[in-house]
Amino acid sequence: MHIQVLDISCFTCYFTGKKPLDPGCVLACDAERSADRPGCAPVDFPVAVVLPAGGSGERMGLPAPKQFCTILNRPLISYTIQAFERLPWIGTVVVVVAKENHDLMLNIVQKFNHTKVNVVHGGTTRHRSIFSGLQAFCNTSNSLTPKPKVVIIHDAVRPFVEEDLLLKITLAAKEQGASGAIRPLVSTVIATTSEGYLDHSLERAKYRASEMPQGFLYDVIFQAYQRCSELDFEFGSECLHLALQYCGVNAKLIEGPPTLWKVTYKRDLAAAEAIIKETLSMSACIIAGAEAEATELAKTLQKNLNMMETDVIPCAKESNAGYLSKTRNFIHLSMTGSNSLGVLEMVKHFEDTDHARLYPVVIVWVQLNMTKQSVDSQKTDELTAFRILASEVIQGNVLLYGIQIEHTKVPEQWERSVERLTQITVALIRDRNAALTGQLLRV
Ligand SMILES: Nc1ccn([C@@H]2O[C@H](COP(=O)(O)OP(=O)(O)OP(=O)(O)O)[C@@H](O)[C@H]2O)c(=O)n1
Ligand SMILES: O=P(O)(O)OC[C@@H](O)[C@@H](O)[C@@H](O)CO
Repeated sequence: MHIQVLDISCFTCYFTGKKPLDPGCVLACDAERSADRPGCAPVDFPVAVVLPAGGSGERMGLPAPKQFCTILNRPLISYTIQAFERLPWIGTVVVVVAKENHDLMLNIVQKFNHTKVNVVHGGTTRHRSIFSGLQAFCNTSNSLTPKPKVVIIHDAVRPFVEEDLLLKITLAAKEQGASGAIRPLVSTVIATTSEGYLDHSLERAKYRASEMPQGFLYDVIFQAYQRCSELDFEFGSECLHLALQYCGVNAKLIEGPPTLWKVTYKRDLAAAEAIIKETLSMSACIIAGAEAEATELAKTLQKNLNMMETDVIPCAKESNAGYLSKTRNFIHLSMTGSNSLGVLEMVKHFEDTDHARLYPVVIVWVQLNMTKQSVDSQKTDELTAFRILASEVIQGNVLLYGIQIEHTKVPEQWERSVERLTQITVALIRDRNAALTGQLLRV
């Protein structure tokens, strides 16, 4: 059974347990996007995106604006950009940043190979930034930002957005002129008196939280921004309202999954990191090698790793490239004292395929000690060589961990050792902590 990797943007699948149509919860092929898919016609018109990212993130309370806070060494905004860039029917992604963050944003675009991005400068409020982003499409001489039929507006700090919802929002915007994602309210909305007392409460069932993404016929939203007031620019927070107020276009509302939330406070960043790590940890590939004892250990490990979708392959040769590209967690089994050729082969494959650019790849090198010699006698130079190797591969975003396990013929003891090995392996994969790389742990 092959690995199905729930890529970081596959949170609906993650939350609903739905098997992803394809890694990253993108639809499997154009046929899936075709008219015969219920509620979905092909996207045969130009679609562009505006990601407002010009805020300062005051409520996050960190030195850097929250869109540039990193998760697994990657800025939050890069996850959001990738959620759009990976879709073939999405054209230009205009990212709107504060002037002082222009170069920082260009560095992110270059480092994470965001090929669809055009960076423009924002304004003092979110509406001003969005309008600035929309104006980028007016410069017809700039082939980078051809005017779209539909434009999706999405907060840069909402990294978890699925293709399904984007398709619905886009097609509804094309038909209705405007569309927006909504979620049920969690708390009741109340009105207060000027003295700070309760005036009245709203009937929660009649209201929804307005989320992102939102979609618009480009001409509708651009005209709305051209007509709106200074008060709108200064104090408004709802693009759907502008389309209704200034263009008479009533948005189609579409309920989205729970993953649409906006990263606003520190807790949101912690939650986002936890979800990304959990999702990256749902699969693994065990490279068993040739020795019979290692193959036996691989089978027991696979059985113990029942919370993951795993594969066992004999080696990381090019012939197994299909397996290597379907997960970012690798458990490499070998005998103590063996060389690092297997690890180096994998690392080269990841470099050649850019597999570790967006997400750190984990290699847990399990060394099976069949000798009667205690591992304490491990030669210092072997430990040093391992540490040096780990410090080299981490430059390519590969996290190399080591675990030594002593073989025993006592069944209960061996079972306990392998259970312990499983627990440590899962913890290393889940946490992806760079501080533990190059360490040779012992079971
Ligand atoms: N002048 C602004 C203000 C906000 N935004 C963007 O609009 C999105 C949603 O706004 P919000 O969550 O309020 O972000 P901040 O304004 O940065 O947060 P805070 O209110 O806590 O300062 C964010 O991606 C933010 O970067 C923007 O592009 N330009
Ligand atoms: O108000 P903030 O700037 O924190 O965030 C913007 C949100 O209001 C906005 O993203 C949605 O409510 C949809 O309009």
